[in-house]
Amino acid sequence: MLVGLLLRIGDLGIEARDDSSMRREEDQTACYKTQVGLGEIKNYGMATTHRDGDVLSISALDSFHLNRDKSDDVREVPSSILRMPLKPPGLTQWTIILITDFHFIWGGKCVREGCWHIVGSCRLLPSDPNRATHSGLYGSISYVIAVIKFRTLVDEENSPTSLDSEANSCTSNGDTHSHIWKFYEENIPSFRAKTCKSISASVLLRKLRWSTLGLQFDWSKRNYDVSLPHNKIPDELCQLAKKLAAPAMPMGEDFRPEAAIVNYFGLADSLGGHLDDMEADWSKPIVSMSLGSKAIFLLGGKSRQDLPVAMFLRSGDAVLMAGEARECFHGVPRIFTDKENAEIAPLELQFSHEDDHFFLDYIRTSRININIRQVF
Ligand SMILES: O=C(O)CCC(=O)C(=O)O
Ligand SMILES: [Fe+2]
Repeated sequence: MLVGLLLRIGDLGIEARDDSSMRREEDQTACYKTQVGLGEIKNYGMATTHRDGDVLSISALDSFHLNRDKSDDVREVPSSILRMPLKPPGLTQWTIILITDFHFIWGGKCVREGCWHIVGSCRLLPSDPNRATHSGLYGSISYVIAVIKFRTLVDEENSPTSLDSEANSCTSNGDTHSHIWKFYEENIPSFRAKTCKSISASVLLRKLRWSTLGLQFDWSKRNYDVSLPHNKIPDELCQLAKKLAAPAMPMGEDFRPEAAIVNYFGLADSLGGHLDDMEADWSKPIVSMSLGSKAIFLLGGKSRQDLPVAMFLRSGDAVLMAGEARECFHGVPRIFTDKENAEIAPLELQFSHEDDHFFLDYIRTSRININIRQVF
């Protein structure tokens, strides 16, 4: 279910409480803690319960992932998981693990590409005509990032003083707002600081919660509105999505990336269990890519009562929900934004250039998910 997706992020409390297996697992994984010791990750606390049968419970998360790149070692992997060293065409370093029609694609070695997509997700993807959280209020985020050296954004409309030439202006015409925002160096003249509403670029970026690419999704009507102005999804993203989707395409035809939603998760954000049911053709997979901080992903069944499977998603990992899995509830109850567990060290090495520090600071406590869909 697409509608309310963003409300669900960081705002699970607004949903009516239910007692389904999905909800119980969400509550458990939200409390999941890890402890590093003896070269191994152990879990403890509320989420250590083993379950009957071969459902991968939260307690199996670590062993599943510790062994995931040794394709011959299946000792600790529950039998519901079929480990396959399968490589999508053109992607030499990726391993796929299948749970029926659910593909887990390990992206551990794709650090450079990951950084590239993080920068794009912050700078390019939320820009006009793509709709994003910011569109109505502040205008295109690309402007914010482009002038990042001017650290503070000031709402000139509310300022009694006239515009001055030192600042860069940014006009935004949303449906209900018309603002002129201007960027200033860190030290705004004190007379202005008292009278203007101001916001720093990093705070502004933190307010970015979603953006939509390609065909634009109308949250109020719960459908894709083909009449809204839109660009094609950027080519690099399209090509990657096609490669990732290839193993799940019925009859080997091409996946057509027509729409995508980018979700930006900050501290304590989560995404409640849901179905993505707004696309006309469910026979096509959803390609979902994780960037930044580690998260727990829950894959449930076709009913909320089915026990979900839990797994970690780290930066660069992707999942493919195809066939039966396309109809399964799923969610992200937990992201890890603390230094020990976010597991973004490879990104830190890659983001070493001074110009990258802004993005590094952001991604240290954030996760970005890009999910790409064929709508028709
Ligand atoms: O963040 C994720 O990994 C999943 C996102 C998702 O399921 C969605 O946006 O529909
Ligand atoms: Fe989803």
